Amino acid sequence: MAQYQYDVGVIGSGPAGLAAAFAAKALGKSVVIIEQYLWGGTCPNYGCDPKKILLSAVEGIRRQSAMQGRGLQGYSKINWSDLMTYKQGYVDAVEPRKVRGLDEAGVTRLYGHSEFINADTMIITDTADTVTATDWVIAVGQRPKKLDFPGSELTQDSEDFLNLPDLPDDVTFIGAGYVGVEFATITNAAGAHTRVVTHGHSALRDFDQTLVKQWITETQEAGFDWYFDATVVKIEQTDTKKLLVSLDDGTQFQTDRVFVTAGRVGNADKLGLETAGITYNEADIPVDDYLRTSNPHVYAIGDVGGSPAPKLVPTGNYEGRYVAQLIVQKITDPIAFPTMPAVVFGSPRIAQTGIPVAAAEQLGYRVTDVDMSQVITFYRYHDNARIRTVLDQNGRVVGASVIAMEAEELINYFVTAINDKRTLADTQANIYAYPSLGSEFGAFY
Ligand SMILES: Cc1cc2nc3c(=O)[nH]c(=O)nc-3n(C[C@H](O)[C@H](O)[C@H](O)COP(=O)(O)OP(=O)(O)OC[C@H]3O[C@@H](n4cnc5c(N)ncnc54)[C@H](O)[C@@H]3O)c2cc1C
Ligand SMILES: NC(=O)c1ccc[n+]([C@@H]2O[C@H](COP(=O)([O-])OP(=O)(O)OC[C@H]3O[C@@H](n4cnc5c(N)ncnc54)[C@H](O)[C@@H]3O)[C@@H](O)[C@H]2O)c1
Repeated sequence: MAQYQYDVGVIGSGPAGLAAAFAAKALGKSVVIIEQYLWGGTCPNYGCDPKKILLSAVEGIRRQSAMQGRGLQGYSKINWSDLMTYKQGYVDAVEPRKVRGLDEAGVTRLYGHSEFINADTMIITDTADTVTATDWVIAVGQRPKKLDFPGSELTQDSEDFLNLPDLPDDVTFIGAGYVGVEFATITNAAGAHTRVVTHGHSALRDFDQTLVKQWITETQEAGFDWYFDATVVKIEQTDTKKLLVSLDDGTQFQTDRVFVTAGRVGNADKLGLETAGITYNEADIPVDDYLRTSNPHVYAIGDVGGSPAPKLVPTGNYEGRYVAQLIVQKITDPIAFPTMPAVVFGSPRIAQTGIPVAAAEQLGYRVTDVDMSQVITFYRYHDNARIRTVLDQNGRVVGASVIAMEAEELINYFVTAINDKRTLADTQANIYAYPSLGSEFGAFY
């Protein structure tokens, strides 16, 4: 039963916790970081990165099919088992790399589930070691939401999906947010019959619905089966090892696997926060403009932090660095977020940043809507790209929505334009390589 004392204690080693720990250490503090599962957290182990590897095969298939009859003949097939081995090779290297990085930086690592026993001390429940810190940074992230209905124990979650050993013939996702549509994109391209059951009559509710509509049409053409305005109310195992799924509207179908992709809940409920005088809710821990919880020496950042920023990796990185600088009093201002991009890695992708198109009219802003499909960079892959840009009264770019195969790259040009307060004409201040996404961005209006 050891007792430790540090300047800064960080709970959770995902992108947010690591950013805070490295930054606080570099700024001269003694730092301890506690992790209960995989070093590196969700993103590199069972989130963004493994998903993006699976999507690499999808990109290959997508480009091939776009070129059929346009000079390319014949299709490749995704070999699921090889793809999973490739993905696992990346994931297996994550933990040793994170551990080495922390050790080299001189950040103390402790392993195990931790909970507050008073306002400034945590206990690691497995070892009963206690850790006291002057300032605590909570970065424990979120976990997949579970649904409760008869047979819900037969469902699986996003981590199960990213470790799926074999590709089933028929797969169902409950929920059409980021996770559901990205995973459905993967199973569809890999050759599984793919179904998505979701509340509401559309998908990706926070994205530009004009582009989402175009995207849904493309997925229907690719073979997705959509069940809108619906939810699953029962799942039964059949004699043939299939799952019989019943929806609330009476529809029934048989499938091999059902994944719940219906959102995420915060890990704040397992931290003994009541003991430390910290309030929380199902999603996250409310914070003020300095990312302080209701206990001023305890900060909450990343997915479990209640700041208004989207729950994405760049947010955790940014908030982690901010909190470290605040703790050493290198900065004293409240946090201010630059414009942030959000990308759904479907096929094609949808991305957006800044003021959403839906809010433009109310604010008196102008929206340009440009079909880019005939422009060389998009035409060559038969990519039905479209860019919708929001301009303020001075003609400055304040928002953009994009659908394109490489939307995640294209949107970054808009991020820069917005942060630099540029008008569309100002975008020609830079000369980009031609032909490329950059040159199309600089010339599209
Ligand atoms: C399938 C999927 C795909 C995603 N794709 C993207 C993407 O493409 N781009 C993007 O920007 N974001 C993506 N995200 C979101 C991204 O993964 C998160 O925003 C990010 O990981 C949040 O970082 P974090 O540090 O706040 O939390 P996490 O990465 O979740 O890390 C929290 C850590 O805290 C640990 N922990 C929890 N409780 C305790 C405790 N009591 N004691 C000790 N340790 C504890 C956990 O084990 C975990 O390691 C994706 C998420 C998922 C699920
Ligand atoms: N590309 C990325 O950046 C990326 C990728 C994956 C995840 N993420 C992060 O993970 C978070 C969680 O993503 P998510 O897709 O799990 O959640 P989400 O909140 O984005 O979407 C949940 C979906 O499930 C539906 N739903 C909820 N309950 C349902 C029910 N009982 N029956 C049917 N449908 C139901 C909702 O209507 C919605 O469509 C995101 O908000 C984001 O922060 C980001």
